[in-house]
Amino acid sequence: MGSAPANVAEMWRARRADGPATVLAIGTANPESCMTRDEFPDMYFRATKSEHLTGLKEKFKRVSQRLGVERRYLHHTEELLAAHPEIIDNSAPSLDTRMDIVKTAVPELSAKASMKAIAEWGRPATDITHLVVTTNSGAHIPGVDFQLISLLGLRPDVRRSMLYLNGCYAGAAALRLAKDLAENNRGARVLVVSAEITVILFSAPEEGNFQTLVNQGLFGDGAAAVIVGSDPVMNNPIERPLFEIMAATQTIIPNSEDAIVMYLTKVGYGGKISTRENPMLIRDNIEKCLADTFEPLGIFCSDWNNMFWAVHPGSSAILDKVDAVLKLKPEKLAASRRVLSENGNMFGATVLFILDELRRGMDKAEHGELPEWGVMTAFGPGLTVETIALHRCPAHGMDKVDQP
Ligand SMILES: CC(C)(COP(=O)(O)OP(=O)(O)OC[C@H]1O[C@@H](n2cnc3c(N)ncnc32)[C@H](O)[C@@H]1OP(=O)(O)O)[C@@H](O)C(=O)NCCC(=O)NCCSC(=O)/C=C/c1ccc(O)cc1
Repeated sequence: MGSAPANVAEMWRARRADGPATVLAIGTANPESCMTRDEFPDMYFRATKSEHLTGLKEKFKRVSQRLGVERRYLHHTEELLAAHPEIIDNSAPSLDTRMDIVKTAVPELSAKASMKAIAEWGRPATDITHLVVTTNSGAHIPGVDFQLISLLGLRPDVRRSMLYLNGCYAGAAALRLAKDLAENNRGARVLVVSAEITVILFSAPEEGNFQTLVNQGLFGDGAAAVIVGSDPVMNNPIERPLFEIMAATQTIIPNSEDAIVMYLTKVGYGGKISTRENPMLIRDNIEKCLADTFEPLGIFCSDWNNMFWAVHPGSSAILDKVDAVLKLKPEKLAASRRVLSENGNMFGATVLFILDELRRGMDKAEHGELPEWGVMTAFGPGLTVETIALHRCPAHGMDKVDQP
C-alpha cells in the first residue's frame, strides 16, 4: 500500500451516517376511478352477473357498513371487468390476466406517487441511491423496482430491494429496511415505494363465502412513496426533515400463524383471514410490541395519548380494539380512520398514506398539536407486527427531546 491505511474502525465509522434516518418527503397516488360505499354494491353485483343474489347483496351492504370504508379508488372498473370475463368467473383460470394488468398498472401508479415525493424533496431523481419497493400485486422479474428506473430516470446503479407478498405490514417493513440503509450508508437517499392494485384479489360474490364479502368491501388501490435519508442537507437545496425514524421492530404474535394466510392461485389470491380473531389478537399483543420498541430508547410511556399515531387500519374493528386497549382519545386514530374511510385498506401503502395525513396536519399550522413522539404500527400475515418509533422534526432548528 502506498499510503498508511486508515484505522479500520475509523473507516467503518466514516461510511456511516451521523444521525437517524429521516423522512424527507412523501407522495401518494390513487387510480382515477373512485367508488363510494353506496355505489359499489350495484356495480359489483351487476358486473359479476350476480344480481339474483339479493339476500347476499343486502348482507354485503351490512358488512361494508362495519368495515369503515366510505370510498375507494379501484383500477378494476366495470369496463375492465367486462373486457376480462375470466376475472368474474370464480372457477376460470385468471391469474395470467390479473398479472398482465398489474404488470403495468403497479409501476405506473408507483411512478405517480414517486414523482410527487421527488418533486417535494427538491433534488434530482439521480440523487436517489437506494430503492425499496413493495407490493402484493404481482410477482414479476424484473419487477416494479426495475421498471421505476426508466419511469423516474433513476441511476442504473441505484441499489434495489424488491419485497413481494409481505401483506399489510409491507409499508412499515420497507421503512424499517430504509432506516438501516440510510443509517449505514453515509449520504444515502432511499426511495421507498409501496403500491397495490387489488384486481389480484377480486372475486364474484358466492353464498357461504364471507371472506369474499370482506375482501370486496375493504381493500382499495393506492401507492405511496417516501424519501428517507440521514443528516438532512440544510442548503442548496434544503431538505425538509419531517419525521426521524428512531426505532423499528418486527415480531410475530404467538400462535397466530393461521390468522391471515394468503397465496396465489389460478384465480388470483386464495387464503383465509380470521376476521373475528384478528382484532382480538392485535388488542392482546399491541402493548408488548410498543414496550419492546420504545423501552430500548429509554421511553417508558405512561399515557399513549401523549403520542401521535399511524395505525394500519386492517378494518375499523381493529382500530376500535387498539383504541380500547390503549385508552386512546378519539382524535388519536383520526388519521388512520380517515385514510381507511377515504381509500380503503391499501395493504402496505396504507400506513404511508397515514403518515402523509399526519404531516399535512403539521403543514396546516396544526404543528403544535402533533406530539413530539409517535408510533407507526402495521399488522399482516404471521401475524407479523411492525412497530416504528417516530420523532417529529421541529419546523426549524432542534427541539429539546422530551419524554412523552
Ligand atoms: C367487519 C367484520 C368482518 C364484521 O364486523 P362485526 O362488527 O364483527 O359484525 P357483526 O358481528 O355484526 O357481523 C356482521 C355480519 O357479518 C357476519 N359475520 C361476521 N363475521 C363472520 C364470519 N367470520 N363468518 C361469517 N359471517 C360473519 C355476521 O353474521 C353478520 O351477518 P348478518 O347478521 O347477516 O348481517 C369485523 O369483524 C372485522 O372488521 N374484522 C377484522 C377484519 C380483518 O381481519 N381485517 C384484516 C385485514 S388485513 C388483511 O386481511 C391482509 C390481507 C392480505 C392481503 C394480501 C396479501 O398478500 C396478504 C394479506
